[in-house]
Amino acid sequence: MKDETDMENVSATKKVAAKPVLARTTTRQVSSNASKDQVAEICLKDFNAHYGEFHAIKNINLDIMARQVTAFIGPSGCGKSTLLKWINRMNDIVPSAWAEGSIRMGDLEVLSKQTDVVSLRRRVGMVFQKPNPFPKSIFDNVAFGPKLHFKIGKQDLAALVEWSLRKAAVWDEVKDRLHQSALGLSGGQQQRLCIARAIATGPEVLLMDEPCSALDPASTARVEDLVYELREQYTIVMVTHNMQQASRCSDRTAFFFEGEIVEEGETEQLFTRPKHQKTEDYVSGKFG
Ligand SMILES: Nc1ncnc2c1ncn2[C@@H]1O[C@H](COP(=O)(O)OP(=O)(O)OP(=O)(O)O)[C@@H](O)[C@H]1O
Repeated sequence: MKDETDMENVSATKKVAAKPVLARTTTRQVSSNASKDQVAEICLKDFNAHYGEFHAIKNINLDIMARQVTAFIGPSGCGKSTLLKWINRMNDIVPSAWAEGSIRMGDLEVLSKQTDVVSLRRRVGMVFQKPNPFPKSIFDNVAFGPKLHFKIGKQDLAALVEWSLRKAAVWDEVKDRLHQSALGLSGGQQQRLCIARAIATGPEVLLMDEPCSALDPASTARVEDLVYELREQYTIVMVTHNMQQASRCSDRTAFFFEGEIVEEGETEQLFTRPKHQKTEDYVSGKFG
């Protein structure tokens, strides 16, 4: 993946097409919770989320560090996906969902009514549990976002599609069938295609909701390796039920229980020296 051709494509693509795509539009903020050289990409303050009268997320204060993988772990129904879906306002489509508090990305208040949700979702991409390619060709799946968001010429678009597919470690498997349906790919290939689609618009953040839960062990290992590599360039938040996966691929972990964050910190510390009994019980498999 990191061969010379790839690097050439990256820089060529950045120069011609993706430069405006990859440009950051906000400043990052120095974290108050983590060590001083770490920078927060997203800051949640007194964040609460509800479905009608049900209080699903309670008083979250959390800094999500730039260019790190943060894992959200916790038992079923504790609010991990709900929080993820508020970060790119996916919950806007749920009529009963409402939220209070603040989610800031640099200068942008994600929850503000003035926030342009389409441009927010370009900056905060999402990869779902079940691979969900569009019923279009492999090429068109990746080209869809850039065509929607940017004025981009044919050649630059082709370079960007190739760059994204290489970055998502699926290029070699699809380069000879770019114009065939994405639905003909295996589950693992479809998931890497969905990651390529998400990165093609130059996001700063990738949200991943159990991205490996529908994949076999070999595809899971490939996606995990990919997540680990992508963090050099993207801020990644990943919901997972798999403790080994959280400890393998994340830098930081937040443990949720009944809508609250019990503990958040460096993954190694949280798994080996948790501060709370509840965290210890969960990571050691006593409940879940
Ligand atoms: N659309 C919805 N309408 C009403 N309640 C919802 C909705 N979506 C989720 N909930 C409730 O909010 C709570 C948190 O759900 P959420 O899906 O965020 O949990 P989770 O930790 O991601 O669970 P899992 O690990 O099983 O995916 C649960 O009690 C769930 O039933």
